[in-house]
Amino acid sequence: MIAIHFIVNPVAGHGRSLLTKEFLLPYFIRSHHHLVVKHSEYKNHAIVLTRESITQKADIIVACGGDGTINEVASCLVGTSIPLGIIPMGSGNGLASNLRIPKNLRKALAIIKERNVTKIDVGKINDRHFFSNMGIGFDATVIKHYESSHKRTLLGYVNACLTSFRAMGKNNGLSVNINKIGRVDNPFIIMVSNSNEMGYNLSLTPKASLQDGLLDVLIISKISRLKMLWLAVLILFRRVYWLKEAKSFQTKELRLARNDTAHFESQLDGELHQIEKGVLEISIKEKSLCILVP
Ligand SMILES: Nc1ncnc2c1ncn2[C@@H]1O[C@H](COP(=O)(O)OP(=O)(O)OP(=O)(O)O)[C@@H](O)[C@H]1O
Repeated sequence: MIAIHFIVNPVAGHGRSLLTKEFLLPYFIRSHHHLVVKHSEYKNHAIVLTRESITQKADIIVACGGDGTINEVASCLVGTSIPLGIIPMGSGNGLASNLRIPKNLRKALAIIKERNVTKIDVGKINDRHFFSNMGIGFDATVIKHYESSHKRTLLGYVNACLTSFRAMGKNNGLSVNINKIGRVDNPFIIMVSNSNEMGYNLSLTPKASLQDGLLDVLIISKISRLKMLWLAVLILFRRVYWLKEAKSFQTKELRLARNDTAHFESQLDGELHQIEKGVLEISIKEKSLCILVP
């Protein structure tokens, strides 16, 4: 008997993801599969539910939601042999898109039943994990507006970009020391990616790979509003590196330290996080998450 635990975020992807056990049962074989379905009730609840499923000896734990839900579930599975399954039910679905896991429920469930496991790299930032990307600067500001708009749709994302664009002053007050690079004042964005997908098919780091043991870093120094518009065009065509102010490289670790006493505000897999420190120690844990893929 294979115990498959589904951790469902009922509000992901504007609330389309109300999967129940009754709904899922016909897709499985009763004599082979034992299904447990749990629904998260608040932010970070999926972490509690996943830890519980680990102690309940789940053979597979499936995150049903978007990148935020995957982050919560997968963070508990790093370094274990329990494979993560994904049912993409979020708005952006960046990681699922990179892994070619379809949004079609029947096809996504077929991948779980096939049990084809691969291992992917995991990004670490201080004591947290990220699977797709993390960033500070403009993208964290976008996520802040996106979350506060309560419209987790592509239109909501575009609106959040426009609001952030209008709010972006000439000086964002951020001065960061980056190992290997030195001091960067008022960066427009610093993004560290494990995956080449941010969601909605957009990418700032199109060459990133989940299995190369490296993090792809993009640093864009201060740019004018006109350049921001040009950047938006380049993002659509996945040609960010054409921007003169964009510096990109690959690394196994990165250290960002603020030159003041403030905390970092960062986005991690599309969710806003206040990092309680002025230092970000970022690294990669190679092939440390088992995941079910087509
Ligand atoms: N019952 C709940 N009520 C409110 N928030 C919840 C609940 N369950 C989970 N959450 C939170 O919802 C947030 C969004 O989840 P998720 O990222 O999976 O969906 P999404 O934003 O629609 O998808 P994507 O990140 O792919 O765009 C997460 O921060 C998660 O912790």
